[in-house]
Amino acid sequence: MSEPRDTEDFVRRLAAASRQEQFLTVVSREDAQAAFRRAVPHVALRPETVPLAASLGRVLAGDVASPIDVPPFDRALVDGFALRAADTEGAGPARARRLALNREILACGVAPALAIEPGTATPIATGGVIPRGADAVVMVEQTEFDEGALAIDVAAPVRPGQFIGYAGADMALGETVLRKGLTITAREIGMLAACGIAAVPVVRRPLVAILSTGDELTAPGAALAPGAIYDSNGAIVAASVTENGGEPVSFGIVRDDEAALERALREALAGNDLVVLSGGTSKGAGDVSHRILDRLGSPGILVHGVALKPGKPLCLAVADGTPVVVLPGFPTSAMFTFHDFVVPLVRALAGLPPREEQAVAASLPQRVPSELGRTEFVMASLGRGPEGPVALPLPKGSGSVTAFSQADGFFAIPAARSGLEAGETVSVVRLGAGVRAPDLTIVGSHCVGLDRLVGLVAERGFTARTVWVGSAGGLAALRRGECDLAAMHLLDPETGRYNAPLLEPGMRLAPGWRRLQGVVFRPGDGRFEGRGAGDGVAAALADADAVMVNRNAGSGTRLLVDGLLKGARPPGFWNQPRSHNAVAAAVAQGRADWGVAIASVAAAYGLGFLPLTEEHYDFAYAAGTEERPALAAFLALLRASETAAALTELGFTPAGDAA
Ligand SMILES: Nc1nc2c(c(=O)[nH]1)N[C@H]1C(S)=C(S)[C@@H](COP(=O)(O)OP(=O)(O)OC[C@H]3O[C@@H](n4cnc5c(N)ncnc54)[C@H](O)[C@@H]3O)O[C@H]1N2
Ligand code: MOO
Repeated sequence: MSEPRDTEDFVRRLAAASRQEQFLTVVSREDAQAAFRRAVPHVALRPETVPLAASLGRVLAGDVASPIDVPPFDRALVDGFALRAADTEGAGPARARRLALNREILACGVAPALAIEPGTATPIATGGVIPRGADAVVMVEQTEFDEGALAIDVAAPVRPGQFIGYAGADMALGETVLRKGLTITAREIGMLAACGIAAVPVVRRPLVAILSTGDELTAPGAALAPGAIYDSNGAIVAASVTENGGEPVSFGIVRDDEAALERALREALAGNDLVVLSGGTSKGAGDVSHRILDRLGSPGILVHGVALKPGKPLCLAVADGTPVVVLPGFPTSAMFTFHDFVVPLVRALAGLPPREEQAVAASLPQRVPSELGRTEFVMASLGRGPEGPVALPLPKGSGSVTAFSQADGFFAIPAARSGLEAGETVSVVRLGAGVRAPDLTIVGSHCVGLDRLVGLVAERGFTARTVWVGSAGGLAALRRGECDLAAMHLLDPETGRYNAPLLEPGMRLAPGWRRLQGVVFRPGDGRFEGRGAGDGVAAALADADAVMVNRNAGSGTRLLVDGLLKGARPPGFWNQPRSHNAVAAAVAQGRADWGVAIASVAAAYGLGFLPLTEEHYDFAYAAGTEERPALAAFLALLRASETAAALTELGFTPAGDAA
């Protein structure tokens, strides 16, 4: 922001700009953040006092000074005798000094009545109060007790101050021992208890009302109706609120109904410090949330539309002092904007310092295109390249839940650029503190058999990262040195053999397993039931009502489909999803009548299956890397009988078995 402006005026102008068009008007991310910060004070809420036992995890609202000395008095650090060090001067094995014992025992908690006069000592326990006159303690095992004389002999000189813990040595009266803003852990609770503090001033936790909007949403735990999806935003937003010092107040799922949503919003506004809802903020007919916001209180909508990707439809509003944030419905967009706009506010209200951002410089293995005019944030996983870390952009979009959850971090592409070039260095901001580079990175084609194998590798103590970009993508990543293993099933059209002929110099192949590919159909479909794959497809091609589901060009499965179609383009040909599961789902849901997928997926969806061919799913790696511990463990497991049994159970044929 260039010049200081009147807050209200600024906010009004932005709001007016946002409303200028029929739909959202986009402002820059920086302007949106500035507007939000001006309209909503980012300061800690009022303190409240909680009992010590309830203070765990809370943020201290003020400095704490010790109200007492800890320890509160000079005390003995050993079991022995309190004495005057001067009385032992010159003592030695041949010249023990005799000290008469006072008729008092200074057990813990006993206030001394007798002073130590020269030539005397008093028995004292560890933790006992040092009596007047004493300036040292000698350990019992370094003395000889003369019972008859009620005296001890000390055969070595005692240093003044020896074995005395002085009052206030741990915490002095008035000393600031804990500072404002600190999050109270078990250790701080110990210190507070030692000072005698039973009630602690902490920042009140911001109450964050959370609503998910959408007719398609279903709470986890309930059955999914056709077209419905589970509400993941509600859960992840609530957990993130807790992670950042707030207290989530869940309002659950609200239908796309203006009156119902307005009612829920008014209720949410009533008792909470902040309201976060997700969904219904873009241009759809059911997208009603932003329309209600101007009615709820002043000044209403501040920003609707930010030049940000993901997160363009973000809507920021204030209703009579309470901020309302509408996150885009897409899970990655929702989490990204939540971290960018809401987390700073929740932390500030909770009295927490801004999140510490850890960035890692990494190079880009490939060009990453971007839309000019929007700051684009790309979720990435970090890999090990030949010259240091590489940032692998995750191939999933805003609609994916896993893109945000599995990313190690994200990097930005400035609004003024239409992309970043391969080889450029980006700064990857890490998400989550515990992220570290995995021991093993596997890139390529997905298989549930590999999921099982990775589980076995993890049991051996190695962490693995998997990135599904398809067989050819895996091979390219291996060529660039970005992964340890490329998971692949590529048929070489020239030789008719899988994988091996496609390796490049310096690559080795570890045989994996074979997967049965076949035509999938709904059980009972007379066009397929009881026939061979070729005959079934011929019957389908002869039926103008039969709809197929294809696969993406470049996939191994697509080659099989092409072989079956022999140039035909039946209905459904242009539906070209990228996975076996998508093919099976289309057939199971009746959106298509047939497609090609692997047997294990067909079985999972309860589909009929006409076998076509067995494809080889293998692993390529760079020659010379097989001794790396994680890779060695993987390769050994690949040959283990335990793995073979697990693969067989899943419906695969381990490479060692005869075809
Ligand atoms: N014509 C246009 N369409 C869209 C635009 C646009 O500019 N013009 N923007 C796109 C962008 S960018 C995003 S991001 C999304 C966000 O839209 P909404 O905020 O209105 O979200 P919905 O339409 O309600 O849902 C989008 C998507 O996310 C799923 N969803 C919603 N809530 C949840 C939840 N709580 N948990 C899990 N998933 C959720 C929902 O089912 C949809 O699939 O709009 C684009 N469209
Ligand atoms: O902003 Mo949307 O979040 O680009 O996907």
